[in-house]
Amino acid sequence: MSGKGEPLSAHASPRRVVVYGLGGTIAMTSDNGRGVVPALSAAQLVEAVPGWADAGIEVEVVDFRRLPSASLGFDDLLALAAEIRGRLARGGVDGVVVTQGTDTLEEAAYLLDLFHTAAEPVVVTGAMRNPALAGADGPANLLAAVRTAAHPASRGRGVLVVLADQIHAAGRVRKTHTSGVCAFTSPDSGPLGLVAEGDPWFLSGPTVRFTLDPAAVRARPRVPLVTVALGDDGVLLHGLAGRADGLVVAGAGGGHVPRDLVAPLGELAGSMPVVLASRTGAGPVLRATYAYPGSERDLLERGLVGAGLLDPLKARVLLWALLACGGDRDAVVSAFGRAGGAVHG
Ligand SMILES: NC(=O)C[C@H](N)C(=O)O
Repeated sequence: MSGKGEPLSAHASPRRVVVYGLGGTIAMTSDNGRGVVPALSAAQLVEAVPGWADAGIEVEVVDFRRLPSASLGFDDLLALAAEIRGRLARGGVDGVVVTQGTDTLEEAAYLLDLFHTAAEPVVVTGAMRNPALAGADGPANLLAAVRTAAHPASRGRGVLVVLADQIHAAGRVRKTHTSGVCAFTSPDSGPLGLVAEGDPWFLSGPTVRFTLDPAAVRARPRVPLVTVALGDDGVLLHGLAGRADGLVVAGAGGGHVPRDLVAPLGELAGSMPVVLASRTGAGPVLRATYAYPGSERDLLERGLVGAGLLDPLKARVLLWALLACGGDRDAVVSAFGRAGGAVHG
């Protein structure tokens, strides 16, 4: 049974996986002793991995971008999503791997997930240690990602994130450490599974996902993310009306803001969708516990939309995608009701 770590060798081979390289630490080399920059091609990353011979997988490579992930943009990722759709439609591919920088991997993977409707898995990976360091994790992560993408048990699960032999859902994973090799965690759900002896072992069935029609994308909205802080006077909110198409607020605790921010946020919510998330790092935005000015209840009554379990970065990606597809406030409310609470059914 394919969900229980069944060896890939038990399935018809060779399997075929396409690897798209976007850059990041996994592809970095030294720049004259001044630190590392993304310079390696996707083909070089694949060549550096020991163990292909045992994997029984044919790998096709596409050098898509060579950027640090903080410099990737929505257009890069929409272009990648279109390229992946086109390649899968041509057939003969069992799965796709994307290698990229880890800094924005949690956002990129979720954006790809929102527009990925095919059954073939897309597995996003990267590295925390560059190839020149002792114990570089890139080759192991790439091999685990390719083997996960090739495996039939990964079908129908949307976009997965594989690092440090853990498999995460794109809608739940976060980068929670600046430097450690176990930097990726899914604080609310835990990982979906793990990779052992080269094969994926899933701990649960396919997750319930929220997807959008990529053909509907017609705009490039501007969606800032504002994190509130102690003593915040709301200076970042001034002048946003007319300059932004939507806003995500990362509130304190269960979704709370200083009382001085209540009026400006309520006003903004009258002219654009304003989504309320939590800056804590785990747990849902509350809905009904507190009633003071600036509480979640107060803000939701003033028209803000709760992000549910989506963290601020993912809430921003979802809001961006909805507005890019021409969604109105009702579409935003409905989508956050589903995506914010239903990734795991
Ligand atoms: N580990 C990494 O990949 C970090 C790198 N700065 C990037 O995101 O491109």
